[in-house]
Amino acid sequence: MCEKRHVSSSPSPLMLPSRRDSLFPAASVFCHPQLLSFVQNSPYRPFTDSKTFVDMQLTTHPHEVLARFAELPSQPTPEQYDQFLRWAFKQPDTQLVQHHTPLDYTDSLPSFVSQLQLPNRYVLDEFVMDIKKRWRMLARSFSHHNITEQHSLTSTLIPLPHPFFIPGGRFQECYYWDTLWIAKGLIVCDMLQSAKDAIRNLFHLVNTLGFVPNGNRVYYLNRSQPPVLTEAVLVIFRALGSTDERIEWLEEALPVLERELASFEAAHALSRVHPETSIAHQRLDVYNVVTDHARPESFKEDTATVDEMIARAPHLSTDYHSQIDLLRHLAAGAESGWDYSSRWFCNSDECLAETQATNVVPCCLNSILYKAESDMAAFHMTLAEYYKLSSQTSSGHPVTSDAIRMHIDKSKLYETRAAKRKHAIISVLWDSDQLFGFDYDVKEARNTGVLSIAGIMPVWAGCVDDSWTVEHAKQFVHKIMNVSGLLHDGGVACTSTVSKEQWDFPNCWPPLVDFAVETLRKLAVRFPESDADRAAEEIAARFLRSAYRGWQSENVFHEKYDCRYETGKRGEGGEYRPQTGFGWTNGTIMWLLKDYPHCLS
Ligand SMILES: OC[C@H]1O[C@H](O[C@H]2O[C@H](CO)[C@@H](O)[C@H](O)[C@H]2O)[C@H](O)[C@@H](O)[C@@H]1O
Repeated sequence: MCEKRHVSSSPSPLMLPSRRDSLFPAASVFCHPQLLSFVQNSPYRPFTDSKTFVDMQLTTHPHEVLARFAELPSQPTPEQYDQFLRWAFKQPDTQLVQHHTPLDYTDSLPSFVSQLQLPNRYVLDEFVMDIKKRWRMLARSFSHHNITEQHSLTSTLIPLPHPFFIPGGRFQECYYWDTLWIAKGLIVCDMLQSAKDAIRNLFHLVNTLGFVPNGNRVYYLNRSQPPVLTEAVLVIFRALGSTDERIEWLEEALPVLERELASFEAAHALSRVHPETSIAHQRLDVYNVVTDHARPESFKEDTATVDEMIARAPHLSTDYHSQIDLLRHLAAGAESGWDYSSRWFCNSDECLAETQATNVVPCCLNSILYKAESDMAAFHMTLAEYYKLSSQTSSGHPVTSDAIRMHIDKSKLYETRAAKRKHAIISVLWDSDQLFGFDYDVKEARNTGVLSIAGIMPVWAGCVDDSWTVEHAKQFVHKIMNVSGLLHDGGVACTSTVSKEQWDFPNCWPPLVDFAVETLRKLAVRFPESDADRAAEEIAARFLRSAYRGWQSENVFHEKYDCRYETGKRGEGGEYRPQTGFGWTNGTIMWLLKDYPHCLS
């Protein structure tokens, strides 16, 4: 399957394999397609989960491992296979990344709870305290005196300068978009310093690599994840107490955000990825990964998906172009964070082998980017206004009038970019009759028709509702609550499509619950008579009660839930076993409880 053959590349990969391997030499083994195929597609199948292998460590220099691998027969005996694995690989070194107790962690109740007057408050106290304690289980730090050259030669982990939080379960590294909800939860637990540091790790990745990878593993270096760094900066900005602290934060963050948005755009702009499409002139982005290989952490799974494509269409068995195309779409689906979903299947069968993620213009991605561009315009203007008044930076350095002008110009530039994207979202992704957003299939030149909670995100971003009246707002609320089929006893489903994938019905994902609640809360501020406030509370309450009951009965938090039950039943589906922990679940629960504490009393 997938013999190497030249396939023309899409523009600007986030990182070329050659650069990856020179920065992190262990990648030359753990991302080596033939070696991965040898290990993962072997009849001896030692790893139930493909990710287990790529999270191991080398026992010796990558060159030696590759040299020994080159000497092995392609059909080794079980002994040869076993010997090679034992000689070259070992369990990850526990000295490199250690459990960590965050310095701002205390055993006291978060302040928002201690101020509450509620009947049965002990219920809330116990729940909240248990979640807060779990940050200690999810916090990790690199032991810096152990980060030697040896580690980049043997481990797939990318070192981070600050303590970080893992999602949990099989996810023992930091993830890009998970970090937003983890930071929100930390803020509510009065752990703002930890939240800032978690986000500073993402800054570090931008400063050293040029972008935020999917996670801090070398095998994630060819892709990013939903670009929520600007949103994360905004969340911290709002949590900071004084103007000076806020300005200092923006001064630190803005150059990083500029760089991240520019590199994201270079690799994902529709005009570059699909210059031939009739909507290429629109300011829109797609998830896009330049790769010729299966994902190392899901090698077996991607290989099986290509085999399934061939089984369904045997003439593709020698069509390496189509095989590589599918691998790229699968990687792009992983980049979307919605790995996987009928959103990426376009109108074909509900089957992973039909994934066309890069051919779909996502409603959520473009809403996130619109909001990032608008927030960047506001951030630059905030700095310009501050400098006009104070004539100095937060640390007392004089600011010239040229510097102030530069911030005003940048603010205008981002405003213009946001306005163009807004126009594109309204014309391509927004259905004004249905008052709902849809993804767009560039090949079929029409919307995909897949109804998902991502369809509300243009309203979350504030780019389609300028001219709304209260009637529009009411209709939108009615659509979500009564018509979409997305709201169930345990919260909102990600899509209304039933498939074998985890980002489909009936799964309810914590970050999407937060997006839904925040969208409705924003609408309620503009249209208090629209019932949006009550709807936001209803969605939050259903999710919170379900997660609470799940915790009561199993003492765990799941990565995702089954929206059909109010009992905290875990969600299923997808390519790995359901996981517990779980960073963004804990973060979302805390964030929502701050506004809806009475839901559990
Ligand atoms: O190993 C398979 C995939 O696992 C990750 O995706 C899922 O977990 C992430 C961490 O919680 C989450 O950010 C993502 O939305 C989930 O679908 C990983 O991000 C994928 O890239 C990876 O292929």
